[in-house]
Amino acid sequence: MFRMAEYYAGKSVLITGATGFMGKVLVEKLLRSCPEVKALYLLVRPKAGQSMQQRVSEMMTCKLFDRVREDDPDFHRKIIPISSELTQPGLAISPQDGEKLASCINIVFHCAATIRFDEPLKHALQLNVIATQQLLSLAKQMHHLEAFIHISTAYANCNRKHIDEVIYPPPVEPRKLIESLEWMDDGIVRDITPRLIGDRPNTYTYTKALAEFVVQQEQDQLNIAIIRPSIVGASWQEPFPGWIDNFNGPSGVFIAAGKGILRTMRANNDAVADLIPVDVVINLTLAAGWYTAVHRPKSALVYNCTTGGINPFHWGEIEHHVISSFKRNPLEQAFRRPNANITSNYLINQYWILVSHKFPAFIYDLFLRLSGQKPQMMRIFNRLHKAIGLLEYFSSQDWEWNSENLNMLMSQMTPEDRKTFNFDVRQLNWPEYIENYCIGTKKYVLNEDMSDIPAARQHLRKLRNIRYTFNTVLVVFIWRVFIARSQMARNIWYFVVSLCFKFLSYFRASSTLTN
Ligand SMILES: CCCCC/C=C\C/C=C\CCCCCCCC(=O)SCCNC(=O)CCNC(=O)[C@H](O)C(C)(C)COP(=O)(O)OP(=O)(O)OC[C@H]1O[C@@H](n2cnc3c(N)ncnc32)[C@H](O)[C@@H]1OP(=O)(O)O
Ligand SMILES: NC(=O)C1=CN([C@@H]2O[C@H](COP(=O)(O)OP(=O)(O)OC[C@H]3O[C@@H](n4cnc5c(N)ncnc54)[C@H](OP(=O)(O)O)[C@@H]3O)[C@@H](O)[C@H]2O)C=CC1
Repeated sequence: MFRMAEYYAGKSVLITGATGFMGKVLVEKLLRSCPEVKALYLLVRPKAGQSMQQRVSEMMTCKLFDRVREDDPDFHRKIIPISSELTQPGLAISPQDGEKLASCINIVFHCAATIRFDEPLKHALQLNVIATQQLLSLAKQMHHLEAFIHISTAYANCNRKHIDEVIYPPPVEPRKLIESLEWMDDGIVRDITPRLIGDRPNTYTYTKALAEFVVQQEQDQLNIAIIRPSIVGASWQEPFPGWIDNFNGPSGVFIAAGKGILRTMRANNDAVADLIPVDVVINLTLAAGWYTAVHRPKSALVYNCTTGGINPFHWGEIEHHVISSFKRNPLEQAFRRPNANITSNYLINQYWILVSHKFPAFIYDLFLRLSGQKPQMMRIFNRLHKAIGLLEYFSSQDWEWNSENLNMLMSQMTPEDRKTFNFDVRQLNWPEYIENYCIGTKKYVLNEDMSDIPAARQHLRKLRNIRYTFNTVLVVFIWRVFIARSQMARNIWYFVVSLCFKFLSYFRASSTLTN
């Protein structure tokens, strides 16, 4: 059977979204596991005062590329940045670059997208749908194109409970929507967005569904595959466990819990947490690229890239492992000791928000004000509430994804390829993965040093002592204010104490008898 690395040898690959979370892992894996790949053309825009060249050079200095750098210190010679702003006509690619791409590209991986849940519809449509259309047009001009791989999301059809590996009819004909929105000002679009997105939770999932349809339209002219990852998390194994570089999806929630800020969130303890490690998604993506190019399926194949149906893990379990992991490996300068409760009950959640979020934030801000500093905690909590409010939809319910195409793909690979491009999540040990994920957020997102862990533990002990002191003062205060002043409260108090005493005596007596 054909080996994947051999297939990629001598190939020129075009990647969009290479500066993003998944794009970077894709670039790294291609360079490391397919060392004979000819060139990687990256569509990159200048941003935040940096030219696209500077951005790519900086990206290659990232720790993620350490293993590649070890194998081949000169690896950057294979990376060719192409200036492109995907929201512009023609993707703002110069005619010379366009010609170069048309003459040499063999495989396209389209990762770029806006993944914000609160993106205005016009912008989400521009980037996720119109840019995809434009990229497909460019792909059709490529003389040696063998495969076009589009990264979608498993939640593109989250208005369904069971999701097969098919492209469902779009909620609206994309062309009609694009034409209608063209003449509307932003205010009108904002007003009608909830009606348009209907039973989807945000513009992201809505526009990703439209993009799948747009891609499908070209299946007669191009060899296409669509990858649908669920909630992409830190790497499982490659290039090293726990690599993550952003706050998206659950990562921000984990960090907020580790810092002791997030204490409550609406989620269903028993719902499947469909997390998928980023290296698994990338291995599947590369395998799909190889299979699409070599086997040329008659129509676009969709690969649901999920864990729930294969190796399920639940939000309640995630919560337990995240909290215990952050107790073992604390984050620096935690606000409180990590301890979070997830509940599907709206009222209970509101109660805990008041008691465990707003009250401590108020006290802390008061302390800051009194010591002449700027209050900040309430602002942080307001941002956190906005973010978790947008995530709750995904953590409160279950979906079932079919993964027949994924299994078929695995069966087509050689045993060596299955090892090198591993996407078999049956082998994933969740507690170990979550531990590495939490350590990864500490090391790579927050840039904290592991050698500071003893000091961070000491800080947690200090926080625990503050809590004990606070609770003791509170009990004494309640005693003084209520119990000492009311006969009825005193009677209840004596009754409760004598009941506890009786229980204790009973247990002591029965344990003496059994001994
Ligand atoms: C211990 C208990 C654990 C229990 C676990 C229970 C539940 C798990 C929770 C979630 C799981 C559901 C995940 C669903 C994912 C669906 C899968 C997808 O298809 S994909 C893509 C996922 N997309 C996202 O995750 C994007 C979401 N983010 C946004 O839409 C926006 O960032 C925003 C949340 C609306 C915030 O927008 P705002 O303009 O206010 O801020 P910025 O984006 O500019 O960011 C400001 C600042 O905050 C950091 N940030 C971003 N997101 C988060 C977050 N979720 N939590 C904490 N902090 C976050 C961001 O990096 C910026 O930082 P800085 O200023 O330093 O750059
Ligand atoms: N992260 C997740 O949990 C999941 C992601 N996905 C899908 O995976 C893909 C990659 O996601 P992820 O890596 O997490 O996303 P990121 O937000 O990390 O990366 C997005 C990429 O798109 C690029 N991009 C955005 N706007 C433009 C533009 N106007 N012109 C040029 N490039 C642009 C960004 O470039 P720049 O650096 O210049 O901003 C960046 O490289 C997306 O298609 C997403 O829908 C699917 C399921 C889950």
